[in-house]
Amino acid sequence: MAHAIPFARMNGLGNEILVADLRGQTKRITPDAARALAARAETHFDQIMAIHDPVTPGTSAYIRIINSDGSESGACGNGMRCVVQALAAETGERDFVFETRAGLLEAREREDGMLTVDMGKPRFDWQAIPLSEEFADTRAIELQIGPIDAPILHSPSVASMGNPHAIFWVSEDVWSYQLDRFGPILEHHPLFPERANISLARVTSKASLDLRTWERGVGLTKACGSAACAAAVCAARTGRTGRSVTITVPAGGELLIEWLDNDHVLMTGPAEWEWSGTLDPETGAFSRDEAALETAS
Ligand SMILES: N[C@@H](CCC[C@H](N)C(=O)O)C(=O)O
Repeated sequence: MAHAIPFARMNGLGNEILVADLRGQTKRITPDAARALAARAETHFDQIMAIHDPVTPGTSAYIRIINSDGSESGACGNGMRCVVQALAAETGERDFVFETRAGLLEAREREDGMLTVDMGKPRFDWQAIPLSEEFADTRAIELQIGPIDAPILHSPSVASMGNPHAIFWVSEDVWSYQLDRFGPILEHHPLFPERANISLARVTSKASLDLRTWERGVGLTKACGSAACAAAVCAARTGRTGRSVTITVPAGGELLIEWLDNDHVLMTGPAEWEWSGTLDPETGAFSRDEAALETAS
């Protein structure tokens, strides 16, 4: 491969992440390369976190977030924890400030190895999400799926965590709904001009909820960090929970979400390295490091 760059295959609670290192060069991962990587079982991913040189002085890096359909997002909580773990292992540092399309965010690796990301302030105004029509109250908007007089899902809360989220509150097990069927319809609903991440949330106590997400530009995933943050703030905002919530995701793990008095949302959880290799950012051709292959065999 002529223009190979290092990358690591990682996951954040099962959310499949490729962390690609493009520091020191001007290359970008093309949408074609992203789709080619997503199409192969070995490198199938939900998001690529592309680490670029810092743009704003004082930041550690600029992170481009690329979905498996080649589109870009302003936020990815699980991917950001993977970036923190990778850079902490490389540099020995624990505290970072990153820039994404959505702005600056602080993140750190804790002494116990857990990763905390300050996901910034949620936005609830309809223009910020964005919605295509005005809603004065975004705690429950008019949107439903299923028969008009007996909807299966209805009245979601909506929020932006740097990316758009709709949270449908359900009373049954989150697995009992056909999210694979409703997810794509709702993601592309005309109410969401930039599409949306669609989640089902079941409140299990004043401090916990179960969450399942259909991700914009991806599909069903095993976890979604920004959806966990959106669900937590919407749950608190509608009086369903307090401001500190443990979220159980489909892979079975947990995220702690804390909505602080200064309006910032902290997300704490694990990340896991799987293997490393190199990839061509223009074509998506890749190879695994030999050491990783030896470990796997
Ligand atoms: N998996 C992510 C969310 C990634 C972005 C999303 N699909 C979008 O397009 O907004 C997370 O952990 O937050």
